[in-house]
Amino acid sequence: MNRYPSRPVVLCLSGHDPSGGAGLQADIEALLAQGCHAAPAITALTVQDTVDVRDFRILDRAWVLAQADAVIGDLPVAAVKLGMLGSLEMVDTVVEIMARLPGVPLVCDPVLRAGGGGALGKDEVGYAIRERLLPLCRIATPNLPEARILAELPDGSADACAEKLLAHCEHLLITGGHGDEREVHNRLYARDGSRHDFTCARLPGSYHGSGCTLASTLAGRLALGEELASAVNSALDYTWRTLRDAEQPGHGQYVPRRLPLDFRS
Ligand SMILES: Nc1ncnc2c1ncn2[C@@H]1O[C@H](COP(=O)(O)OP(=O)(O)O)[C@@H](O)[C@H]1O
Ligand SMILES: Cc1ncc(COP(=O)(O)O)c(N)n1
Repeated sequence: MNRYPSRPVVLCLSGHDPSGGAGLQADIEALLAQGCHAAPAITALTVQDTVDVRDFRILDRAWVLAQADAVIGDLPVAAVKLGMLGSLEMVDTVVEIMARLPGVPLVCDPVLRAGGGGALGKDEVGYAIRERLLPLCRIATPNLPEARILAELPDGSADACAEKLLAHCEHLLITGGHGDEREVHNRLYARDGSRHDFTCARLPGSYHGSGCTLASTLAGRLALGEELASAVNSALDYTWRTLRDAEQPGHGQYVPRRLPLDFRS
């Protein structure tokens, strides 16, 4: 029998989106496309479609710990990706989980809103992520509106938000999907003062699951051993292609088409 070598495992602690555009399904699809194995542990259930969020329920701490322990006890976790956490208790639960994974790179997408604007967590969850999780992260990937909430600078520029948030984390990618300029500006900041700007053409329309696709691809690239700035570049490039080829399966936002790059024409 032909046995394949195991792919790097990425533990995903994210919410479930039944429309399949964002959340854990985005993580699974994006990681599969990178040649990684997703271990999806559910933090929250949501009721949402491609238009917006109607409701959500955060899982009990014990259930999330039990899921993470089952994965950690069995599989060699090479990176962790955080999506929707939804509550202060879930932030503490993730801190507890990360204590069991010393040295494993953590990518945090501080999810507070869905693409349609509906809340997926209160601002206090963002402040708790800033205080307790950003210090544990290899990189956090807020969009500019999320960075403004985390930095408590409602009208702050990306640079001003980064200056404040780099007191809490080592690397920060402030994404620019929410602007209205012709180009999307994604800015990678490091605490050592280095900075990379990644600019891409803005595609028409709005997308459900773009941030999830980006953060999980980035976690996968780190799990594969890619160096950080290169991993960010690869993740942005992959995400852009999934948006370029996006589908509109419902009545709302476009959903990224997360195929492996080899399968494209
Ligand atoms: N309209 C767009 N055109 C091109 N790229 C986009 C567009 N919207 C999002 N992206 C890409 O997807 C990434 C994540 O999207 P963004 O909207 O910033 O985050 P989120 O989905 O978390 O709100 C961006 O960094 C950007 O590279
Ligand atoms: C369960 C869940 N997690 C995250 C998002 C954010 O999605 P986006 O990638 O569009 O910011 C979402 N809509 N639902």
